[in-house]
Amino acid sequence: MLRVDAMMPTNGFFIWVPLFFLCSSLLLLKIIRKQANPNNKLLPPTPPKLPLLGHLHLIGSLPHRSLSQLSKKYGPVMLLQLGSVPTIVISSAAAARELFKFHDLASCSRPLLTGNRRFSYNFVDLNLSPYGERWRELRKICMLELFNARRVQSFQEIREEEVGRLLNSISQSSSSSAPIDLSDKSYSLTANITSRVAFGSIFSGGKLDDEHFQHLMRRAIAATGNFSMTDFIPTFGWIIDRLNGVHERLEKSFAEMDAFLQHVVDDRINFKESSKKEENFVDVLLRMERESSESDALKVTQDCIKALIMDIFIAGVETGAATIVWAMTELVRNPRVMKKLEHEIRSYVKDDSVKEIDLKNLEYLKMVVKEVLRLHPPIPLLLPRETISPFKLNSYNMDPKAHLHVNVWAIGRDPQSWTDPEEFFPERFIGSNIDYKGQNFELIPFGSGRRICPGMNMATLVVELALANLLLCFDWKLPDGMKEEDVDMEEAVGLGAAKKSPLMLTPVPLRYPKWR
Ligand code: HEM
Repeated sequence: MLRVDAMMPTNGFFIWVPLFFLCSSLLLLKIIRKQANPNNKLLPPTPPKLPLLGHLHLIGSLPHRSLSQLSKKYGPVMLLQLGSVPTIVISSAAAARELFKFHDLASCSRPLLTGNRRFSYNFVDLNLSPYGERWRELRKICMLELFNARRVQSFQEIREEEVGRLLNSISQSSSSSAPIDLSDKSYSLTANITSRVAFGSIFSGGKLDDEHFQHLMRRAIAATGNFSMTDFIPTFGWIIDRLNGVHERLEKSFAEMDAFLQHVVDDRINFKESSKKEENFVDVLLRMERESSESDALKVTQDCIKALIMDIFIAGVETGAATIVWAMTELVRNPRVMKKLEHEIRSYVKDDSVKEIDLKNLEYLKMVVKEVLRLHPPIPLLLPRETISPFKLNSYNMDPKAHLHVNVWAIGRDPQSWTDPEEFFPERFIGSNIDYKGQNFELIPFGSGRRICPGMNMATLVVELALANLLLCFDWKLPDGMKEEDVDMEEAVGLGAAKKSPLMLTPVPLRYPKWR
């Protein structure tokens, strides 16, 4: 007969069986962890996260500011999980230096984001395309044909003429002694220069007016800057994008922009060869289209041309205008700097306007522009990168396919790199070699490495020329009753960090030259 107690486990059973399960579970956990994190990788510090959203809820409307706050707690190399996407954020000059000097190749691709796919015509452009043979070829050709020093130089007349038109229009408005919208004027200046450089005329022969064009561009920039949930929560993010209108706005804005760009390209194709003076960007691209063959590593198509024009507008118009506006904003808030800069320009330039050739002698102006780009980089997180292969940064392991942001806004205000970082003090650059050309990692508003902005020289020429002339030809006053400390410094939500409210200033004309 079986005894009941024989069916009962012994005391040893109660000890050994749970111990066995505990040990096997721990082992299993270790194996799973090891598979998810082979070699027991050391990952960067990361804040606590929510299921599904990860850290998406921590990103505010001005991501460079919320990420800067987070990096104060979690360090200069931080890992966030944005929905399903691992995202690395770099926030110090030292970490940026290590990234760009030693791991540029491993981290220089671009993520395939929904908005970017549309506006880059399925990634056939330069700005947004992933790294690879095609991007390398395109960048090489663009550097040779579009961004080289000789070609940038060849647009000098356009820049000087357009600055002249700006001065004229300010001069006309100044007769009423009412404040003018300098944000709007700056935007028109960079848009006009870019359109003349890109396709030879302002808004393609007047078929599209200034205001309409600005709206078109702003909608396109907003649509590409829009956060698409499809990219971060692929399972159902696309439903959210359809419900909240992101998808519809993107498609509508793309359709408008595509129609405009097609018109620009057709216009140039039909243009009489004999009436062309200097080749513009579109002419160069059309020539490249004619010369490239199916077997080339890079086949230039009309989509590619439209994508590149789009790049130049998205990358070049708002950024330059934002820099001019922030510079004038900081100058009116800092009368000491304004006076010193006026003195430099007015005592050097005896002519009725500043020409590009004068710029090399205006040293304080260059310091002011550096200081503006330090405090107000127009693309505060650079353009998003994607890692290609594994590497170690600050001894942390970086995985492929992670998104990567370099917070140049935070780096420009980091007390480890700058004394009194919040102060607008251009003299900090006296006797310093620090420049924004991608080798001094405390100041990288144009990025660094393989993806560094190819329009840097063009952009700084426009900004310096505009500022020098604005200060040579006018005194600038705040609207009646406004004090320096009342000037609004809020940033707009969007792709860049432009000034949110328009800069309203009263110009007092000093010279009445014969601007063209
Ligand atoms: C103040 C003005 C400007 C600023 C601050 C600026 C800044 C930048 C930044 C931060 C990037 C991304 C770099 C990276 O990913 O590491 C970039 C890329 C780019 N910029 Fe600019 N930019 C300016 C003006 C211009 C202008 C005027 C043009 C063209 C005429 C231009 C054309 C481009 C292009 C084509 C790229 C993409 C490069 C690539 O991915 O290979 N930019 N720019």
